[in-house]
Order: sequence, then C-alpha cells, then structure tokens
Amino acid sequence: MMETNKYDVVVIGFGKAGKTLANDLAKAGKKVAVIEKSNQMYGGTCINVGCLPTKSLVHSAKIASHILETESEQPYEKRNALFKKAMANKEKLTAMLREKNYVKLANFETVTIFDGLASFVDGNTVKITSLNEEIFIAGDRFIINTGAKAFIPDIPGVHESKHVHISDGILELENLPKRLAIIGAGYIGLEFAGYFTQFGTQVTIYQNDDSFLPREDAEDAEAIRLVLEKAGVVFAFEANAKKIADTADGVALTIEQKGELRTETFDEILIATGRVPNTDNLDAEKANVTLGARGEVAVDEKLRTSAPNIWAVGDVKGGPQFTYISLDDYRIVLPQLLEEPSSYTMASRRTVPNSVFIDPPFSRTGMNEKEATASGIPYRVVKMPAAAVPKAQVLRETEGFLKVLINTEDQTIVGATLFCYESHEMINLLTLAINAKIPYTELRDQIYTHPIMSEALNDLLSL
Ligand SMILES: Cc1cc2nc3c(=O)[nH]c(=O)nc-3n(C[C@H](O)[C@H](O)[C@H](O)COP(=O)(O)OP(=O)(O)OC[C@H]3O[C@@H](n4cnc5c(N)ncnc54)[C@H](O)[C@@H]3O)c2cc1C
Ligand SMILES: NC(=O)c1ccc[n+]([C@@H]2O[C@H](COP(=O)([O-])OP(=O)(O)OC[C@H]3O[C@@H](n4cnc5c(N)ncnc54)[C@H](O)[C@@H]3O)[C@@H](O)[C@H]2O)c1
Repeated sequence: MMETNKYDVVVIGFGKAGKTLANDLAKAGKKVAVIEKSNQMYGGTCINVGCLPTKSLVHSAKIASHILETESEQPYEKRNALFKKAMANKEKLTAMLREKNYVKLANFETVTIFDGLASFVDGNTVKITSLNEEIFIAGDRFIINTGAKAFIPDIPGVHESKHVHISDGILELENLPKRLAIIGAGYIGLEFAGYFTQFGTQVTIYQNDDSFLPREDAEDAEAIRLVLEKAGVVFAFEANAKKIADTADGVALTIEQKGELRTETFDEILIATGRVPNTDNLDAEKANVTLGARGEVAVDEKLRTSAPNIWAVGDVKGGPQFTYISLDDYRIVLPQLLEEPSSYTMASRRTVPNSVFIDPPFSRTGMNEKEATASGIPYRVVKMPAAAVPKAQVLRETEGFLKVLINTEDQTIVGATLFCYESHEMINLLTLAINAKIPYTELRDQIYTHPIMSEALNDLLSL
C-alpha cells in the first residue's frame, strides 16, 4: 500500500513557518513535500482568512467612514455598496496572495505540493487523503504546521443556525449585516467590531465574564472600551450566550446577564472566543508525538516534539498566536534541518510586540505597568494624549494616548503602550530600543522627520 516516494522534509500545513522553511530547504537542494488540506488555503491562515483580509477590510472601512461622514444621510444601500466593494477588494487580494504563495513553492523542482488532509501512519510516513484518493509518502523529517481553529462554545443552536459564523465565514458575507452580535471581546472580536461599526453595522459584543483585555493595564483597557463605545459598539459583560435560534429574518440570541434572561435579534453572529491548536485528524500519537492538555503539540525550546525527527511550528504548538511568531519559529528550526550550528531557541526570543487593529490601533511592547510592578523593576511612566501630537491634529486622528515606562536605574525602556494613529508602526521602534537596551535619551534626542507620529517621542520622553 505504501508509495515509495520519499522526501528529506515533509511539511504538514502551508503556514508561515512551513512555507518559509520549504522555500529555504528547496534552495539548499532538499527534496520537500508540502501538504495543504484546502486549495483555498495555500499560504495559510494569515493571507487567506486571517491578518491580511481583515486588515484589508479595516482599511476599507476607514475609507468608508470618511466617505459616509461627508454625507447627511447614510442609507443602508450606500453602506452595503461600500461593504461589497471592500469585500471584492479583499477577495482580489487573497486570490493574488494565494496564487503567489503557491507558485513560489511550486516553481522549485524539488518541492511537491500535495492537496489533501495529512495524518501520520507512523514516524516516517503520512497518509494524504483527498476527495479522490489516499496516498502515502515517506519522509526523513516532518514539520507540523497545521495552525489553530476557532474554539466554538457549546451553546444550544450554535451549530444549527445559518447565521452563526467563525471569522472565516464572516469574511464571506455577501451583504453588510445591519445588526451583528460578537461573542468574545478579544483580538478578533474587537477588530471585527471596529470595522463593521465603521461600515455602519450596529455591533454588540458579549463577554461571558467581567474581564476585558485582562492582560492590559485597567486604564488602558478602559480607554479602548470608551473609544469603541464612542464609535457605536455596545458591550455586554458577564453576558452568557444560552441559546441561538434562527428566525424568519435573522437570528435570536438568548443571553443570561446577572441572573436575567433576555433575547435579542441580529442578522449575523460572530463567534470569537479564542482559537485552539489544530491537531484533529493528525493521528499524532501514531508518530509518537505527544499532545498537551489543549491539543497542542508539545515541544521543547528548539521546537522538537517527542519524536526525534518531528518539529512543530506556529499556532499548533500552543502559546502566542501571531504570524510573526510562526516566522520566528522558522528561524529556530531551519538551522536544525540544515544541520548548521545555531543557539537560537524559544528561550532566546526577545521582546514580542503586538497590535490590535482597531481605530486607532492599540499596540504594546515590553512590560506594561502591572507587569513591571510584578517584576519589581524600578520604573517611571511618561504619558501624553495623542491629541498633543501635531501630526494627529493634521490628520484629525486625535483619539488615544502614548505611554512609555522608563527604567529609573539604567534609563532603558521597560515597555510602551501606544493607543494612537500609526501605533502599529511606532511600536517596532520602541521594541528595537528595548532589545538593543538603548537609553530612552537616545529616542528623546533623536532628530525625527516632521510631521509624523514618531516625533512625539521628543516630547513624550522629555516629560
Ligand atoms: C481573523 C484573524 C486575524 C488575524 N490577524 C492577525 C494579525 O493581524 N497579525 C498576526 O500576527 N496574526 C494574526 N492572526 C493570527 C495568525 O493568522 C496566525 O497566528 C498565523 O496565521 C498562524 O500561522 P501558522 O504558521 O501557525 O499556520 P497557518 O497559517 O494557520 O497554516 C496552517 C495550515 O495547515 C492546514 N492544515 C491544517 N491541518 C492540516 C492537515 N491535517 N493536513 C494538511 N493541512 C492541514 C490549514 O488549512 C492551514 O492552511 C489572525 C488570525 C485570525 C483568525
Ligand atoms: N492583530 C492581531 O495580531 C490578531 C488579530 C486577530 C487574531 N489574532 C490572534 O488570534 C487569536 C484568537 O483570537 P480571538 O479573539 O478568537 O481569541 P482571544 O483569546 O484573543 O479572545 C477570546 C475572547 O473571548 C472570551 N470568551 C471565551 N469564551 C467565551 C464565551 N463562552 N462567551 C463569551 N466570551 C468568551 C475570552 O474571555 C476572550 O475575551 C488571538 O489570540 C490572537 O493571537 C491576532
């Protein structure tokens, strides 16, 4: 039954780390197989159903909001037309990127891309199941890069309703919902809430407990909530979804909040309650690959699994779920596959910044106040409103603040929280300063071009 085709490296899942590894391994003359279960997912989550389509829509929504604010009336037809155009642009973008990602690997003579669902047969063989056939390939080494999938809470009716979506499905809507319920106030919930609101959808976010961005400083989370509320988003905390049932023209969501039940109707519901490692169907145990309690592939600091010839990279190994973490996983694994010396491991990974792409974007690097306090680092805080930055005034993007924590002993930067226009760009400058241990005075006294948001560091760090 076994096919004799054998590869130096078999990559399971066309994710960020896997495709980058395949590219570099092919350049080094290795024979590589890449297995992807869906021909609509070449290039992985980020380009097809994650970062890039959502940021395309975030961008389009901002433009739409500018167009709509100039009009005295904003009829649904007009808003829906803007939404449809945005969705078409998003489709064009993802199709282009999917093709580009496919071709980039397929062009290598030593890379074979297989369409189908991979599962381990043993530590050196995988089965690839597609619509028409099952094939088997062998490999010396394997990379598990199967990403994560939406966690769907067990709400009666959640699987039966035609109006309940995870983020993948909401990215396929044909028409702008007039009323959207979002369950979960995390990254996905907030980003979708932000852009749908700018298209004119009435968005309500339900969070099952009283926490909101619990890792952030309370005043920062509060600032985000207030900005989103000002934009029109309604938040409901300690609001548990109890039942979902389709109606003649939408969907009814029954919520229990503080002991009381109520039912609200929507056009669509987005489930955004977290994503869990995608190890279903992988039969990892047949390759002696151990999984953790949440289904994640257990790895060591070098991303080696419990099987000596198998590594796991990206979301599937648990931990932070970002494309740039998956890319950094590639940096850890590549030298091992090429048998080149490298001391780079997860333990040596430095500061990991992050941005939530709401309007304005919220970005963080290093420690915030609660983390700095817990660590015992001596620090002082400098903070200014975004409205104090000339560029923010020029652009009429005056919402938010900039906050930096400075180590009072060695004058380095402990962390930064930026909730302002362009924060997703600025945060990388501060990350560089943290990693390079540059004293804050360097950033304070640097000559910046003008007028830009980063020049705020002249004033902010002089406080
Ligand atoms: C809506 C949304 C927005 C996001 N926005 C951002 C953002 O702005 N910035 C950011 O950094 N991160 C963002 N993320 C997170 C980011 O997309 C992920 O962290 C990243 O894509 C994970 O990449 P990966 O390498 O783990 O694998 P993925 O890119 O998830 O690839 C895994 C691939 O494996 C395939 N697969 C799964 N099982 C099998 C199998 N058994 N056989 C064959 N193929 C299989 C899947 O189809 C998939 O294509 C977002 C995520 C979502 C959902
Ligand atoms: N800009 C970015 O980098 C970006 C954007 C989108 C997604 N992502 C990645 O994708 C991951 C998944 O995003 P996410 O928003 O689904 O997860 P998340 O973990 O960020 O947020 C999930 C939210 O849902 C809440 N929740 C859980 N169960 C619930 C329930 N039954 N009812 C109501 N609320 C409930 C959680 O308390 C939390 O607030 C993120 O962790 C992030 O790493 C990143």
